[in-house]
This record gives sequence, C-alpha cells and structure tokens, in this order.
Amino acid sequence: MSTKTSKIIWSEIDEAPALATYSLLPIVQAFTKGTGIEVETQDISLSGRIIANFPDKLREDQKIPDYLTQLGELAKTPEANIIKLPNISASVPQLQAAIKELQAKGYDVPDYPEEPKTEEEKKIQARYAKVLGSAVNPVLREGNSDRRAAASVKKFAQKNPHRMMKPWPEVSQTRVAHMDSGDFYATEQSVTMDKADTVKFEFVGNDGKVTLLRDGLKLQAGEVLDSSVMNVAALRKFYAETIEEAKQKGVLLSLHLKATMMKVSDPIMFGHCVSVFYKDALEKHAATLKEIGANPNFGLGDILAKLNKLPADKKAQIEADIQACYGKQPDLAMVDSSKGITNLHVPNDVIVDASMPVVVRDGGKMWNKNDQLQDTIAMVPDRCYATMYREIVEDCKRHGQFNPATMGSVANVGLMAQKAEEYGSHDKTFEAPAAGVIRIVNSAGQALLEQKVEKGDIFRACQTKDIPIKDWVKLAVNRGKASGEPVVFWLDEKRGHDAEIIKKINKYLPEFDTKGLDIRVLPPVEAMKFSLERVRKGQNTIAATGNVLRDYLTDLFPILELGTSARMLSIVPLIDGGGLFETGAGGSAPKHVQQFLKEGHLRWDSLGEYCALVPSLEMIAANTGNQKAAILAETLDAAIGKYLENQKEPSRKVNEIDNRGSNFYIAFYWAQALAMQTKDKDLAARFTQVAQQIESNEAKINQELLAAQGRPVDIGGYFRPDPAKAAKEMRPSATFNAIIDSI
Ligand SMILES: NC(=O)C1=CN([C@@H]2O[C@H](COP(=O)(O)OP(=O)(O)OC[C@H]3O[C@@H](n4cnc5c(N)ncnc54)[C@H](OP(=O)(O)O)[C@@H]3O)[C@@H](O)[C@H]2O)C=CC1
Ligand SMILES: O=C(O)CCC(=O)C(=O)O
Ligand SMILES: [Mg+2]
Repeated sequence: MSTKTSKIIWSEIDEAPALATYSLLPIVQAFTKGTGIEVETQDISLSGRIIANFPDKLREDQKIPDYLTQLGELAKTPEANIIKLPNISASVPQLQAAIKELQAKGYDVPDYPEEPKTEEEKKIQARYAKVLGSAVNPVLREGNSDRRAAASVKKFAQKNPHRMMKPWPEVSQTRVAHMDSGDFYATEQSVTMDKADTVKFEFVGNDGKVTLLRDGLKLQAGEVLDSSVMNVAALRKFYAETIEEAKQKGVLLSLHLKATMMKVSDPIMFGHCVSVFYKDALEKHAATLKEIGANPNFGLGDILAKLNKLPADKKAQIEADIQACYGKQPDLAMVDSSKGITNLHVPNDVIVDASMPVVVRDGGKMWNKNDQLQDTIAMVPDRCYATMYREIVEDCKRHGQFNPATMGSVANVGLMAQKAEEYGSHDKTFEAPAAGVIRIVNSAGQALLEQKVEKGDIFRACQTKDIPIKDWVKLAVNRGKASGEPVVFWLDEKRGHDAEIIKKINKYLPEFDTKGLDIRVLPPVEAMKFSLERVRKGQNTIAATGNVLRDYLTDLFPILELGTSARMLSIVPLIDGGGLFETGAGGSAPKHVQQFLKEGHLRWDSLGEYCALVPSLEMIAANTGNQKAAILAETLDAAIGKYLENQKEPSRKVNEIDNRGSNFYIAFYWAQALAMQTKDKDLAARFTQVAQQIESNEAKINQELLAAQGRPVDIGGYFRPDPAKAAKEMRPSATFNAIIDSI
C-alpha cells in the first residue's frame, strides 16, 4: 500500500448543500481518518469568490485565497480528486445582495457598478464579471460529463415511485411557444479551423465605420467556431404575440431562460420580455426610469426597488401604472404568490433546466396568483432547444403522464470540457451598437464568419475544441458498451454547429470499437421521440449531447424518473486523468434554506454527495493501491443501498426526518458495513464499536435530531453564514457528535 496521503477536495459552496455539508463533512472526515485519505475543503462560494477577488481593502484575517483559480489548475492534473457541490451562479441582484451582506459584516468590498462611468468603475465591473453568473463550473469542468442514475437508485425509484407526478388532463391548453425565425437557430454559422490562428471580432456599421469588439482570441487547429444572432425585433414580436395568445386563451404566461449560466445573452432576452409585458408603464415613464437606473434585465423586482429613489407621489404613480398592466395582460406564472413574485420578477428564479421539467411533472401546469395550478404557455424563445421541450409536452398530451414505476431511463454523456459551446460564449457575446455586420476576422484579414445585425441584436460566438469532442465520442461509445443501451447523438444537421460536429463524429467513430452497438445521430425532436417511445416501454437510452442539452436533459429525465436530479450520479472524468465528482445535477435549492430558517427543517437530500464520494474513493484505490479506500467505497455503496431500501431520505415536512437524520443513517449503515467486511481487520474493529454505539443510541439520537426542528433558526447570514452558528444548528445531537468525534 502506498504511504502517500491522497487528498479529496470538498468544495465549500452556498445555500442548502452548504448547510448540509456542516452535518455530513464531519462524518466523512471521521470515517476516512487514518486511512491515508484527507478530505479538505476549499471555499468557492459566491461570498468566498467576492472576498478572494477584492482583497484590496480587507484586513488580513478577512482575506481568503483564490481557491477557484487553484482548483481550476488542479483540475488539469492527474491528482485532481474534487467533490463539487452545486454553487450559486449569481444574477446581478443576487451578486448585489451578497455584496451587501459582506459589507454589513465589515468586509470592505466595492459596490457592483451597474452602469460604470469612470475607468475605476469599469475595472471593478470587469473584476466582478469573474464572479457573476456561472463562474465556477466552466473553470472546473476540464472533462466531459457522465450523468446517470446508479443502477441501485433507478431500481429503488421503480420500486418506490415518487408521488410528485400529476396527471396530464384530457385536454390541456399548455404548449411550448418558440420563435419561427430570427433566433439563434436560424442564424447559426460554423467553421472548423484547419490550422491554429488568432482572430478578432469587429462591428462594421452601415456607414462603413469599423469598431473592434474584441481582439486576440486564440483558436486551435480542429476547433469548431460558431456565431449566431438573436434578432431583437423578432424576439419582441414573438413576446408580444405570445402574450396576446395567452390572454386570448386565458392561460398563464411563463418565460423559461437560463439567465444564470448564460449570464450575458439571457438577461438581455429576459429584459426584453419585461419591457414588452410592462410596455405601457415602462414606456410612459422611460425618462424617469432611465434616470434612476432601473434595468429590466434585472427583472421587475429591480425596477420596483429603484423606485424608492423617487419622491413618494412619483413612485406611487409609476407603481399604479405597473399595476394597471396586470389588468390588461395575461396572468403570469408565479414564483411565490403569497409575496406577489412573478416569473418576471428576478431573472434567476425561473431557470429553464429546472423549471420545464416541473411543468411536465405537474401535468403541464404552473402556479397562478391564487396559488392554484393552471395551464401555461411556456415561452422558450430559441429553437435550438425549445423544440425538444415542445415534443415532450406534446407527447404527454397524447399519451398522458409518465409512470416512474415503469419508465425507462435516459442517461447522458455530455460534451462539456473546456467551456464547450454556448456555455463558454460570454466573452464573445455582444449587443450590436447599431445596424451593420459583426464579423470574426482571421490573421490573414479574411472574415471567417459574418452576421448581419440590427441595433440591439444579440451576437453570440462560441468555441468547441477538438480534443474534448473526440473524448466525448469515446465516452459515449464506452457507456454504450458498458450498458448495452442504444446511444443517440442529439444533433441537428440544419444547425451550422451541429453539422460540423456530425462531421467529427463520422471521423472519430471508426477509431473506436463499436461492434454490436446501436449508435444513431438524430435531431433533438426525433431523438426525443425515439427516447420517449422507449421510456414508455421501460427501455433505457443514452443521450449523447452538447453542453446545453446535457444541462437540460439531466434535470428533465431525473426529475421525472427519480423525483429530483439530486439523485443523479454525476461524474466528470477529467481529460488530464483526474476526477471531478459533481453531486447530483440540480442547484443550490434556495427554497430549502427558506424552509430551514423558518422551521428548522432542511429537506436537502445529500444522496448526490454520497454517490459522488464512492467513485472519488474508488479513484484513490485505483491510483494508489490504497485498499482502505477501496473498502470505504464498497461499504459506502452498500450503505447507500440500505439508505434507499429503508427510505431514510429527508422528508419535505417539518418534524420528520431531515438532512441531518439522513446523514445520521448513512453514517450508521456505513459503520455497519465496515464492521461486517472481513478484508481489513483494523477498519472492522474500529467500526464495530462505532456501529454498536450508534445502534444502542439510535432512538436517543433521533429524538435529539427531531427536537432541533419546529422553530426559526439563526445561522448568522445567508450568503456567508456564521460557521459556528451553522455548525451548531446542523449538528444538534450531542450523543451522535460524541460518537463521530471520538472515531
Ligand atoms: N451545478 C451547479 O453548480 C448548479 C447550480 N445551480 C444554481 O442553483 C441555484 C438554484 O437553481 P434552481 O434552478 O432553482 O435549482 P435547484 O435545484 O436549486 O432547485 C430546484 C428544486 O430541485 C429540487 N432539488 C434539487 N436538489 C435537491 C436535493 N439535493 N434534495 C432535494 N431536492 C432537491 C428541489 O425541489 P423541491 O423544492 O420540489 O423539493 C428544488 O427546490 C441557482 O443559483 C443556480 O445557478 C443550478 C443548477 C446546477
Ligand atoms: O453552472 C450553472 O449555473 C448551472 C449548471 C447546471 O445547471 C448543470 O450543469 O446542470
Ligand atoms: Mg442543470
């Protein structure tokens, strides 16, 4: 056995999974103690990233290192073994709230300049750009993604089907609305670089004047480069027409974008919806709103907040005009009807990957202002991704709701590495300053790609490197072989980008052994049809997709099959040999924190964390020969089986088992499995005692854990809780703590 210590980095993040960590991590650290495995945390939370990026005026004891950059470097080495819990991808309102909390805690970090005027402000905004939106995942994801339900989890889900599915009614007015022209889909162009080069982006106005938008973008040989444009006039027309349709039909209107991950393009698309929906009020007061810096891209919530800068009578007048819009317009889908928070309030509340599956799960309905479920027209403007949602909605209208007890699964192999595709487009996205063209020009002065734009159009370019594409094809083939299931590449030859990728697949597939495998390339609508037909017959299918569909499908199918994407195994085999183990496929569940603060019940299911730890330990065993790591992995896997069998997942309701109780049971079953194994006598002896102590105190521990519920909880902050307070709340059983701390 190697004597070298292996290190697992456990990311310290935000919201519900961060709270869960206070309870789970001490257990993991105790179980791995003395086994040559060290589990160390690194803070990449939103507040941590703000602190790390703005040390200038901080006291020494307030500073923390830039762990994200360090982890990004680590991810490019074979030693990387990172457990990545979901973190906040902050919208501007979230970023501002986090800054405010830090300032109130005595951290001298600058305000976020919404409209920078001075050079100084521009610099601050540029530095905050590193923290804004999906700032973590693209840095760490130096590999492609393998997301699926572990066999034991799927079996459990079929045996104990979740009860969240609502039937689809005989007649549903719900539909997915998308644009028919002028969207990214219509305009996408793509080239594959035949040699490495450095390119620049230029805007050429109709007056012939050339403006440099960006210089010095390096491209590798074999890299796929795309550009596309969202025509804003067409987008606004689409919004206006769909608003009218929802009104005529008397159904809810909802908008589904990804303003967090797509931090540049999607807030603009969100803002256009806000300004079309509240047109009468916002146009009438345009001059005043501009003066106070109200920005529809940050949602109606921002506009309402900025009104506080006005004299009371002016504020009341604008509020009344906004209110009057509701009388004229269709009802909006609600995020929180009790507080009057609609779908258009903040851009980060309704995020398409998590929101559309819930529409399907809830029988095509969303919540209305009376707290009832109602049919909705779901706007997903761009056809690159809307059509597959339309297909699943139409499928449910034809065949009814899916049955989690019998439905097959759709696992995903996603092309993600090295900021692939749209998820790496932020630094190449521009709002056209006027009518003209935006072009990408190579070092020889030739335009590689050229797009016609009107003023305000959203131009977006993205890159996909060759090595990740080949690695993705290999991963898909390997999953096909390991599972015996058909593999479908979801690619539409009518899209410029996809056509280039299909060429690469045709080039690389023959290099792998695909004998006996069923591998197809289908456009997303056909791929969805094919997969759903199989799902309804109980058959499994592998979806090999690009980065966006990876994100969307790995929430969609798990939410339908398992009730939540938290139950997904989410492995990222890093291209340079290390491993990034993501926990689940969902987010940081802000709703769960609200419930915890109100009633002391945390319903976050840490199954994703348990599942991620197994391959992380297995990797240590494989790389170093550490047999204790292998045994810890095997026994944790057995414990997970028992956890599922005995249904020890957190309940959604207060005064029933929550995250802390679930973590207690995983520790109990893990200790029992370690006690029972015979391969390592030391571990068996140590954990026999632990298992016995837990067993004889089970009732008492449960009682102590439950006694902590049913009252408001103070953890001393939202974005940066007080660690001592949070630990105290998340470890309320003195009996259990004593057992764990004495290991
Ligand atoms: N990998 C990452 O880092 C990701 C980060 N995010 C970030 O998370 C935040 C919120 O995103 P949002 O899209 O609302 O998605 P969330 O996943 O946070 O919330 C959607 C719902 O999913 C369910 N859910 C997700 N995980 C769990 C879990 N472990 N246990 C139980 N239920 C779970 C909950 O449903 P219910 O309430 O019905 O129980 C939850 O309310 C954003 O800031 C977003 O950017 C989002 C996705 C991935
Ligand atoms: O990084 C993000 O903002 C979200 C990532 C995500 O949703 C996913 O990978 O499933
Ligand atoms: Mg997602």
